[in-house]
Parts: sequence; structure tokens; C-alpha cells
Amino acid sequence: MAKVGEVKLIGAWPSPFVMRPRIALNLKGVEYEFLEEKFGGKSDLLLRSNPVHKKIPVLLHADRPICESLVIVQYIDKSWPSSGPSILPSDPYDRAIARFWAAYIDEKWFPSMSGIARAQGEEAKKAAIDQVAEGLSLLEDAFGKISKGKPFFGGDAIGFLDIALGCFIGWLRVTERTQGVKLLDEAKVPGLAKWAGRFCADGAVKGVMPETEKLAEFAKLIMGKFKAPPPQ
Ligand SMILES: N[C@@H](CCC(=O)N[C@@H](CS)C(=O)NCC(=O)O)C(=O)O
Repeated sequence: MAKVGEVKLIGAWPSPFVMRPRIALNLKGVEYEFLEEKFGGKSDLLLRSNPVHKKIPVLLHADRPICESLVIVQYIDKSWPSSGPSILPSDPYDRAIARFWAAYIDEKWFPSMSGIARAQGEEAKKAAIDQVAEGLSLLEDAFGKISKGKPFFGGDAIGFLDIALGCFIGWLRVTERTQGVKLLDEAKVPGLAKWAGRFCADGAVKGVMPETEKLAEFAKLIMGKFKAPPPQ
């Protein structure tokens, strides 16, 4: 088990990527200090710890930095193997499949979701929404195959892929609300819609998944900043 003060996480509450290591640390029962970055700025500690990307999250384990959310989740799984459930599947094939879908989520699906708010005009917005829905259909199919009828991608407990996708549920709900669309639609993606409810209710997630209301307020604030005219 980690010594007091040995594990620190540089992050911010609205960030889906930061939520990933927070959930992993909760699953493993590892206590950590949360070093919250201020919105719109980057601390010296962050710049020193992640000089390549300058992004959150960064895990500091005994002052050694580890960057990139999914790399951090895998590090946590390996560093505390006997505390809590295994996060990555132990079978090499299952592990490869989990990594494949996690890469799909980060490289394809999430960029299309964040593209909805940026799309200019009704046609572009509809195309962006259709792209996200198409991705969710693929993920619905993957959920059926990977979970094999169990509650999570990871089986009976939250695993790697649950964390990779589940961290975006809050922002999905904000997108549904602000754009007036249903994305996690019970009629179209019933498995994922039920999975999302189970994921958010899990003890490792509950305390770190922001309320939709609070996240929507934050979204308004950042959109306002994007729309604001440049300072003279
Ligand atoms: N691929 C990175 C993405 C991290 C990321 O985009 N973090 C955002 C916060 S949600 C950030 O630090 N943005 C600041 C910036 O882009 O300068 C990961 O998985 O950790």
C-alpha cells in the first residue's frame, strides 16, 4: 500500500481524462493527494512534470511523473496488483481487444463527440451527431461481445474499457442537454444505456463523476470564453 503523501495526481474536476486515474486509484483503494490545476492556467509543477504535452492528468508516484491517462491507469494496475480487482484483463487476447477499443475511443469516437459543439451550421452539426451515434452503435456491439452478458466490459467489476469510455458519460449527458439530442438512447444502444447507469452508481465512480448540472455550467463558462472577442 502507498505511504501517505507518496501518490499525487495533478488534475481538474471537469476533465474526463483525469477521471480515469481517479477511478483506478479508487478501485485499488490507494489514497492520493489531488493537486487541482486552475482553469486557464498551467502550474510550474505541471509544466515540469509533463513537458511534452503539458496536459493533465499527471500521476506523481514518489515524485516520479507518469503522463497520459491510459498509461497511468495501466501503471496503477501494475503497481498495486494485489489491492482491489485487476483492471486490465489477464488473458492476452482480451487485453489486446480492450486496448484496441480504448484506442478507438480516444482517437476516433471522443474527437467526434467534442466536434459536435464546434460544428458550424445545422448540416455540420447533424453530421457530427450521426458520427457519434454510429460510434456508439459499434461500442454497443463491442459491449455485447466483451461483457459476455456481465454488467461491465470488465465482467463483474469495472475494468480498463469501462474506465476508458465511462469517463465521458458526464460530457455525453451535457452534450445531450445542450444539443437537445439523445445519444445514450435506450432504444438504440440499450446495453450501453444500462451500463452507463451501473457505471455511475459504482462506489469507485460516484464521488468523481461530476453532476450534469455542474458540468453544464462549466461548459457554458468555457464556451463563453471561446466566443469572447480577443482582448484588445
Ligand atoms: N491524451 C491525453 C489527453 C489529456 C487532455 O487532453 N487533457 C486536457 C484536459 S481534459 C488538458 O490538459 N488540456 C490542456 C491543454 O490542451 O493545454 C490523456 O489521455 O491524458
